[in-house]
Amino acid sequence: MHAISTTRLTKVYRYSEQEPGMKGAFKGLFKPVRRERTAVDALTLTVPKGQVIGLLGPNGAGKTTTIKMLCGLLRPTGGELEVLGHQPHQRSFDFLSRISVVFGQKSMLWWDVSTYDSLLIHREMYAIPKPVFDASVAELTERLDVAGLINIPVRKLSLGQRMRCELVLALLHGPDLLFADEPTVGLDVVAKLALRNFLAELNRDHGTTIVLTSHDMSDVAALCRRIALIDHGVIGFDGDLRELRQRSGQHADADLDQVLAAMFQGRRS
Ligand SMILES: Nc1ncnc2c1ncn2[C@@H]1O[C@H](COP(=O)(O)OP(=O)(O)OP(=O)(O)O)[C@@H](O)[C@H]1O
Repeated sequence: MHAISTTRLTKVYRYSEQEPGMKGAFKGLFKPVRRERTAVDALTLTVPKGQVIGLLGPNGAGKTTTIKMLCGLLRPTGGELEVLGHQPHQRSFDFLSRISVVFGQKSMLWWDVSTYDSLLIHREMYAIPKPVFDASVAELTERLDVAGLINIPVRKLSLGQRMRCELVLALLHGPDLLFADEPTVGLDVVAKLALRNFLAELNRDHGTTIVLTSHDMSDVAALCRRIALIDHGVIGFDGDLRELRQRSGQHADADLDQVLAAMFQGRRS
């Protein structure tokens, strides 16, 4: 059974551009210049349940747009899409209670209150029974080593502490599928390793399917047996790290960043 299945999934953003300055802003009100950008271009991908897949690509490649469509935050412009048997953009309760998303660059926690307060709101949103909630909080805070942090206002936490709290929130309702969009961005080596180990354990112990995007090749190498390279909204490679090295033409012990750079240079030339 597939966790994710897409056929020719496409997203075209439509937006208006305006000239600089007050004159441009005024003109833009009456005569907006319409533009289109194809962020995801006929992307076909299947991900079996329980797999950890890494989506890699340069800035602007279409990774976040893909993830936003897969989790129902954006409606596709074209193509077919099924995630855990659902159409994500319908955002049914069953679908939302089986997925979760963590963004390294955005916080899902309420800034001025403690993590625990955000967890209580989540408990209501997902209708989690009190004993299940208590057990989940106990397990996740222990595994992520944040038991001493969840009663502190989120704005007072360091980035690494906050990311671990973000994961407690994201996993509170026991999702089958986790989208992690650059979860280690800005973290130091120790925090990065702890987060990576946690995600590996989550997949091993709970069979959680994980879709990871990262610019950090060491994250991807440590966690993902399968790597899909996206550029200009198109998958240019889908395979494992060994195949990726071979395809890049780099020698077997080449630095992972060199491997990736070689792949993208090849696509752009
Ligand atoms: N709301 C939007 N309106 C118009 N264009 C957009 C919008 N969001 C993204 N884009 C464009 O779509 C393309 C893909 O963006 P996306 O954020 O999916 O890339 P990404 O691979 O996640 O990049 P990064 O690694 O820099 O986060 C880019 O060219 C971007 O400028």
